[in-house]
Amino acid sequence: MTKTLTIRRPDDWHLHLRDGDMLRAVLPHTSAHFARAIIMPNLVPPVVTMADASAYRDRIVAALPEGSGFTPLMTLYLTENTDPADVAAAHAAGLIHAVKLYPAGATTNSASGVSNFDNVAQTLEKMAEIGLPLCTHGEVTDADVDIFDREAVFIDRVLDPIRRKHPDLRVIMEHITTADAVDYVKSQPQNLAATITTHHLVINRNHILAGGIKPHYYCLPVAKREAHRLALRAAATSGDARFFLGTDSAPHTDANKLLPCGCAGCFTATNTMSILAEVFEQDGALEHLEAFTSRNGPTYYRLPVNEDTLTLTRQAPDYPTHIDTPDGPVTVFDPDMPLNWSIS
Ligand SMILES: NC(=O)N[C@@H](CC(=O)O)C(=O)O
Ligand SMILES: [Zn+2]
Ligand SMILES: [Zn+2]
Repeated sequence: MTKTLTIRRPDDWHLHLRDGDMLRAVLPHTSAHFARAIIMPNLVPPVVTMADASAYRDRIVAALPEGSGFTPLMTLYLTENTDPADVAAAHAAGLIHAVKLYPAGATTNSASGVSNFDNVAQTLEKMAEIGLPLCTHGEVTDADVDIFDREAVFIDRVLDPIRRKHPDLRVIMEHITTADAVDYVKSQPQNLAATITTHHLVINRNHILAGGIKPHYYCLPVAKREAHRLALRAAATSGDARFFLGTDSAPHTDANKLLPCGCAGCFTATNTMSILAEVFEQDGALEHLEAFTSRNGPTYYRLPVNEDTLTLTRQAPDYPTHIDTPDGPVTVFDPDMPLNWSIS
């Protein structure tokens, strides 16, 4: 008999859906497997106000496949002009579930992000008061800091000072890539959690740079050396409630990836659950897959877990190498290993 695994339906706590044609092309890949997702606000222009988030949510819902029960969980993009009262109103209305901090210039569409962290102190104070989480893209942007060190330096220079200034602020370090981040999360007894992507559990920096440059493995924060990947794997597969899935599935067309200055981001929405089952099985931790994908996230976000389930079957999955969009093909993340779990 074919082996199966049934878990509570997963959620994705960090997802890029973009807008327009791209939104319509990628959304069904997430809504097929996931009940909810935290929707990243880095559109052009970004989602900065309650009105922006409400309009974006309506566009996402309108793009859902017929009969889908998927719920987008909206976020606001923090700028130095963010109005704390608007954030509080969007939270009170049940519209937003987090605010996203992008250091200006750190990643895709982060130009409107924060340069002077003192200028967002009032918003952070309000968020601490109302219990609204802050999601961080945790990298400094200083030209003199090596790109492989930018996450660790962010913890020391930016994140830890913010958390000392606002001890009640609930923070989620997004898409962590280092043992330093794992250790920092573990060292903090409260108000701190982290998301881990599918791809950072699978690739290290050799995948990007050894044997020819592979733009489809380039994302931010950039994958680090093997010891860091192993630390992420240990954290994700441990069942520790402070670590949960945020795929950071970030579609860019091949034309925009395969350039002299190509975009950062891996598109993993299509095969994430198959890859994660493989990873957890390899590490002898299939019993913790549900915690990582379906329980730890809602617990930290103070939302109910999904009652619905997802069943995985132990047989090789069939997934496309790329998806077609009106803007051009988007390559699906290649885990560079055979996969043995498909979604029933
Ligand atoms: N992760 C990425 O490499 N890219 C993301 C932005 C982000 O999450 O930093 C994107 O929007 O394309
Ligand atoms: Zn990011
Ligand atoms: Zn992202």
